[in-house]
Amino acid sequence: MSGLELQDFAVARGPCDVLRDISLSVRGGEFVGLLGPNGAGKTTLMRGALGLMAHRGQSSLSALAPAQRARTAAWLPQAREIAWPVTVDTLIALGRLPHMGSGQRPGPADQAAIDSAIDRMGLQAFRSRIATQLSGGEQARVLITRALAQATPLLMVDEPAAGLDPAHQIGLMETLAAEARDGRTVIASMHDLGLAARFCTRLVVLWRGGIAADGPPEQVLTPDLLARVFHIRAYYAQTDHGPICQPLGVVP
Ligand SMILES: Nc1ncnc2c1ncn2[C@@H]1O[C@H](COP(=O)(O)OP(=O)(O)OP(=O)(O)O)[C@@H](O)[C@H]1O
Repeated sequence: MSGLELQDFAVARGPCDVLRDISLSVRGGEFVGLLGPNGAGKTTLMRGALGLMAHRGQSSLSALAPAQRARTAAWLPQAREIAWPVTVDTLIALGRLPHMGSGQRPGPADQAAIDSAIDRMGLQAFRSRIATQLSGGEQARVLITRALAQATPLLMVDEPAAGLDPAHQIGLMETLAAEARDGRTVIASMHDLGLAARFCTRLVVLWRGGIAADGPPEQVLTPDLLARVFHIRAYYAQTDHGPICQPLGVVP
């Protein structure tokens, strides 16, 4: 299974449903940008779908046994927490645990996945560094690399570009887009509409507990949706560099 199927999916937080009646089908090869204002339920959708939070309705992922789920989906949480002062290499190798037997050390296939992820994220020079001594953006890149090393058919990342400098944001989006082109499913919650428009193949906008729009960027990021959901007006154009979406101002 490389995609994600949600059917009549709903999640309550406290006394209220944050999400309700969500039906969503995402296939291998898609790079989905999950958009929505603060509090729209992006994290809730991903955590619920993964089975990290109680939900109603069906999620193809949460229905899996935990060991199989860990081999199916890698997850980058919004909070970039590194608890132990281990080396970057050691931390990234933890991404291979779902593929290894108990007490087993990484084999050649695991090492190849680790090396490939480190190359793709440009972390070669950091391999021996203590992860907790890195900057916030560097730690974020290490945790993304751990998720890539997990080499799962589905990658779910919560605001992956947050805290990265412009070059690393673009590099990360190119890496995620390449993962999708290789047939994997990538779902990324995002606030940067410019990056989402340029790199995602599909945008899903959450608003008021449901899906306000779902489709290719040019069909989703309309002036009406941007004003109604995000309370902004933006410049949007198709260019030789791909679509450009630049927020310009706030509308009431
Ligand atoms: N423990 C909780 N108890 C009650 N409500 C909660 C709890 N955690 C989150 N919420 C509420 O659930 C809603 C959805 O939160 P969620 O984190 O999924 O939003 P989000 O779209 O990811 O937002 P952001 O863009 O700010 O990260 C918010 O209104 C939030 O206040």
